[in-house]
Amino acid sequence: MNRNILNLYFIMGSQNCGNADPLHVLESALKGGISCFQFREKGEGARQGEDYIKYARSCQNLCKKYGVPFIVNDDVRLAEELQADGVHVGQDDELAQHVRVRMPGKILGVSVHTSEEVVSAIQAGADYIGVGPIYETKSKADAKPAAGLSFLTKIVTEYPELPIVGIGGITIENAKRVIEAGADGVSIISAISQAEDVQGTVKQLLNIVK
Ligand SMILES: Nc1nc(C(F)(F)F)ncc1COP(=O)(O)OP(=O)(O)O
Ligand SMILES: [Mg+2]
Repeated sequence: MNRNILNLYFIMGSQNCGNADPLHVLESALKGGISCFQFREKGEGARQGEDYIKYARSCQNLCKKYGVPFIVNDDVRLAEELQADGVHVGQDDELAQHVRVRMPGKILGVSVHTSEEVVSAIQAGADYIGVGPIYETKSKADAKPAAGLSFLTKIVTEYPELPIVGIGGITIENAKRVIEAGADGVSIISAISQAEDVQGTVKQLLNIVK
């Protein structure tokens, strides 16, 4: 996997967009130059059933239009059905080694919080790992406490070849520190999806992370 796709990894669900049209938010972020998109439609207000699948396809079509990888969060069946570019699973989702078998040749991301989970993710064949929450996050109700940059720095040092993206409360103000700690990129939800000027915010973030 090309590590650069992690540079500015936008994660969004319709539940993150307030009253804005989520497809308009996504297209603005794509125009701004995000390097990867994760479809994370979950929690209160998330779409269901046919509407969920239709919305996922619309997001995927937009990503195709801009040549940006379309990654599905949690829902491996949807990822298979859409032939997504990849899938992201955490410790409470389907086992990474099973997902690896179900989606050969696709991008597999795994969330990790401990060194043991990093080793398991590598053994499962993960293409990248998500480390966080770095800072306090408002986007994940069941998030673990903010871990800061120490664990990220430790993993970057121990596994320099492993693509790593930081996640959790990352904004224009603190993104640089995450890159300086050695991450290949930053994953962002609210700082982009709730920005006044989505495209402009993405461009500002790109100047910071690249
Ligand atoms: N969705 C994520 N994406 C990343 C990425 F690496 F892509 F930045 N890292 C971490 C998570 C969190 O994944 P998980 O712990 O399963 O919680 P949820 O399914 O609620 O997001
Ligand atoms: Mg998950």
